[in-house]
Amino acid sequence: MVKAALALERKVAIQAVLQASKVCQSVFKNLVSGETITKNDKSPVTVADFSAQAVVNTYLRQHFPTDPIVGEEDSKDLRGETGKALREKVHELTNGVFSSSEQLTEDKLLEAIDRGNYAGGATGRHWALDPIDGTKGFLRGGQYAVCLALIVNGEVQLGVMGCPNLPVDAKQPDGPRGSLFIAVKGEGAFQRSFTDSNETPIKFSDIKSTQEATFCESVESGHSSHSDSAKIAELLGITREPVRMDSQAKYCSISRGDGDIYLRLPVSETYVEKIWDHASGSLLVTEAGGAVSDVNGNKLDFSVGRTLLKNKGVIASKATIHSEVLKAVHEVLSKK
Ligand SMILES: Nc1ncnc2c1ncn2[C@@H]1O[C@H](COP(=O)(O)O)[C@@H](OP(=O)(O)O)[C@H]1O
Ligand SMILES: [Mg+2]
Ligand SMILES: [Mg+2]
Ligand SMILES: [Mg+2]
Repeated sequence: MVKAALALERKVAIQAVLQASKVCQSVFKNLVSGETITKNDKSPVTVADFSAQAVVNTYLRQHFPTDPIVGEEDSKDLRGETGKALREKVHELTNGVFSSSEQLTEDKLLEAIDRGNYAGGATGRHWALDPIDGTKGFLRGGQYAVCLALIVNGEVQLGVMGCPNLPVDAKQPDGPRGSLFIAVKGEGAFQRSFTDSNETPIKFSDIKSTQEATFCESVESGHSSHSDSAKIAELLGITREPVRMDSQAKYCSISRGDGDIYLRLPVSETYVEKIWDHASGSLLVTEAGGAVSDVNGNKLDFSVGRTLLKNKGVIASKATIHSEVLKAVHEVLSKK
């Protein structure tokens, strides 16, 4: 039998994402004011973002001590007197996950979070971590995802995403929640629930034309233009209402056939997408029979650092309709 690629990495990533997801779930139940702060770019960050990053980074260090990590958060706001209250809360939450022999001191906690400070790049391997993607979704009780990817020589090789609020079966929206998605390059895309380790292969829906398609897009119109997507829908003959949700749960949804097309249409000239917002999701899509590019049809380039500096926006869809979707995107965006 051929040995599965990255078997240990896959196992550790699943364990890390599941534990971090559980921290997020317990924080949500008990979230009180003062546990959310606003970053310089006005985006929110909560005690759960910091704890989830500390948990994942600690698991990664235990198993792959020399692997660098590109993580969204850093410990700046947890340091000193001003960070004391937040730091103590994050410390308590993080240690709640670990056994008595694994307990972190406050210094080790800050160090664990800051292991996410790697600059990224084109050579060797590194992890990309978004401890909570869709922090706004998390705060509003909507969709969010713990997203972890392994990038080797600039190519995403493994992606694991935990979506605590995503129904295990989209046809039963009130049924059990907590869906975990896993993709290894060349080995397909899989889903399992948080509680049962059996994995089911997933793939895009079998729509034959764009008219049958459903869009999946950000809730935040400041992250992706809703008005441009409506024009693109019209060109493609799409009549179904777009499904809006926060986070990379969008990549997960289309990969299992709940929707068909994820558009991220730039709103600002200056915003540059971050690798942790797309690494795991884009691999899941390609492994499930989809295609991913930026709005100009270029491959997402994960080899240029912490951001997708060479790309603009994201278009993900079933592979068979991708060129048609791109054509409509081009038609709408070129008129602007
Ligand atoms: N102007 C902008 N355009 C596109 N994405 C943006 C943005 N400002 C912030 N984001 C990113 O959008 C992510 C959420 O995406 P979505 O809208 O699909 O839920 C945020 O991730 P975090 O929540 O991890 O900070 C953040 O990185
Ligand atoms: Mg953020
Ligand atoms: Mg994010
Ligand atoms: Mg985040």
